Amino acid sequence: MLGAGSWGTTYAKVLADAGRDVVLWARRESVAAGIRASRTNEAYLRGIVLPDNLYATSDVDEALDGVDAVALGVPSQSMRENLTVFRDSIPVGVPVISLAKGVEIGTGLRMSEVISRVGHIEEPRVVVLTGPNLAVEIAQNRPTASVLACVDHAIAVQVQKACATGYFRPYTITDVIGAEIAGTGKNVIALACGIADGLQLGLNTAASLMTRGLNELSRLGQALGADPATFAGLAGLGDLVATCSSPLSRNRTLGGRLAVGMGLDAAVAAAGGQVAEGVVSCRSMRDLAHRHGIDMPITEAVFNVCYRHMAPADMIRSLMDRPHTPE
Ligand SMILES: NC(=O)c1ccc[n+]([C@@H]2O[C@H](COP(=O)([O-])OP(=O)(O)OC[C@H]3O[C@@H](n4cnc5c(N)ncnc54)[C@H](O)[C@@H]3O)[C@@H](O)[C@H]2O)c1
Ligand SMILES: O=P(O)(O)OC[C@H](O)CO
Repeated sequence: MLGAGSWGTTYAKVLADAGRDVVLWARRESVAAGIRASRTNEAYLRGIVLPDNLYATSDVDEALDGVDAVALGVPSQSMRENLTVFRDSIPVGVPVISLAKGVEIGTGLRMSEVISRVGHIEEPRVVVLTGPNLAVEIAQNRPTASVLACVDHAIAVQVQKACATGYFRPYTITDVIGAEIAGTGKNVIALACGIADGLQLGLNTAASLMTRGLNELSRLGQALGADPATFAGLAGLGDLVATCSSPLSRNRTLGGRLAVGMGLDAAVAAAGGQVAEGVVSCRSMRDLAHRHGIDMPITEAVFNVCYRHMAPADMIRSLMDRPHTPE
């Protein structure tokens, strides 16, 4: 498991609880040493005791030596630079599981595309892990379902068998495009829901943003070749509901901070070094939508709040004032 943030550490624990011997790579030796010494990752997952069959290191070569599978749990915009370091040590032929939810700024590439191109990993080996997976709840062994998306169904099933536990139930799909567009876009919608919550607008507003948000993500996904059914499943609706509703979501929390007048830089800093991907994804998803001629009003509005100084209340008003259309 490459990346010892909150999700990387949690998924490493899932794999270890499923009976795998796991090596967790941390960028900082202090994090790896802390895990070895205390069996906890105090920087990212305070108080969660990690299993004995999970070993932590900051040495990439040691982490990747002889492994049967690799998982990548670094933020989306750092995936490219990290892969240039990782790629020579990733064993040939093993599945590579992407935990990151994002689309690369500038190139518009989804994470599986970055992994294939920069990591020199054949597409059928790349598996996307997504779904309603708030790390802290899973680390506390609270039950969740999840999704493993891979164009090669047999590889997804291998990974499914390797990581299923009593509290972690992964399903397989072959729609990688839908899984990644849904997983990236829901963080933007969660920012919008956080803004609405910060403005104390209530559940009708939240439900409206979630439903119309899912609609615009699905439109973009279908333009890129995704299966619309993916957006009605765990990777779409499931992840959207969890992230947009939970106070544990970093994206929703950040939206709430914007709503009460905090600037973007201060709100990002208040996340304490943990990534809220929606801040970048509102830009990269908007770019992708423009490139494909898809109207994504909520994504556009969140972008305007983050980068065009639009006031949060004006953001909601701009969505309500749009021309009336059939649903
Ligand atoms: N936390 C969750 O609940 C959750 C659940 C599902 C998916 N995800 C996704 O997983 C990915 C990782 O999320 P996370 O919650 O583990 O993030 P995090 O901020 O908690 O941790 C990120 C990890 O990546 C490492 N890293 C390596 N290179 C980096 C760089 N250049 N810049 C910053 N960090 C770098 C950090 O040291 C850290 O260990 C994100 O794309 C996120 O959207 C998170
Ligand atoms: O804490 P967030 O907002 O990054 O969301 C976490 C996960 O993506 C939920 O599935």
